[in-house]
Amino acid sequence: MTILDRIITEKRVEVAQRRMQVSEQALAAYPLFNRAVNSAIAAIRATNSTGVIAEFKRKSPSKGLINGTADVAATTSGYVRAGAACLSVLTDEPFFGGTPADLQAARAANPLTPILRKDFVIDAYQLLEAKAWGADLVLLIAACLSADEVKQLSRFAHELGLEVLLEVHDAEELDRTLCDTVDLVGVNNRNLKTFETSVETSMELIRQIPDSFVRVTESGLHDAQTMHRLRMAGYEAFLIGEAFMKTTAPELALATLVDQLSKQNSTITN
Ligand SMILES: O=P(O)(O)OC[C@@H](O)[C@@H](O)c1c[nH]c2ccccc12
Repeated sequence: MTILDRIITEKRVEVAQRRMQVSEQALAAYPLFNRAVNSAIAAIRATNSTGVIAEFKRKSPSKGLINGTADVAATTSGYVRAGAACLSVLTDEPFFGGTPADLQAARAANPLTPILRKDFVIDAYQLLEAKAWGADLVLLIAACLSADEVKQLSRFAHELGLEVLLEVHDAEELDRTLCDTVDLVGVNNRNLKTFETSVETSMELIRQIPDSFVRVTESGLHDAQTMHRLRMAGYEAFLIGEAFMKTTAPELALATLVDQLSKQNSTITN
């Protein structure tokens, strides 16, 4: 059984339990449920956007504990000050140490920034939760969904006004699941079976993703030179967690990277 299989098996139990505790009607009555969402597409494509989607992640199955002390409101608002175009907040507790309260705190601290609910979405109920807790954008992972599920979940997300990031790791997943009801396509550089990351995964897949989608490169990113190379290849956004979270001042790590990125850009164009 792969780690992804284990996560999904537990997730089904978790979602069933939560559905019994909080009805769909109750979620729809949350104060944030009817708000206007912040568009991640618009934020990423804005002039002067860094394209960085900065992630709040305490731990992961591949790295174990990354940061056990960071405060979610302080860290995410620091990310925004340092130039993050969007935020990503893990809400999976057993494997990533995230909570719904993390997402809600990030929302309250950053009213104008698009926020991704980072979790393993397998059920429409989780999209209602995402909206109620304050997310603007949801992740659908091709490796754990059928083409039909991607279509149905992304349609429902759109009905709720949420944008959709479809995550793929190889050409098979891309061919099988890409549809016009997703907005962003993320290539995960991390192989979820071996946990190894290679940016060549992103370099290889870019040609097969139409540029009508916002193309995102995910995981294992930490240096401006590599990011510049990925940007030149067509990536508009970079999903980065560990490189920031493993430091004592995640927002400073992002500010430094943004500074190096701007130097990369000017070195090449001059
Ligand atoms: O911490 P990293 O290597 O910068 O990676 C961030 C993000 O891409 C990673 O957390 C991630 C990508 N896809 C996921 C799916 C579920 C949980 C986590 C992830």
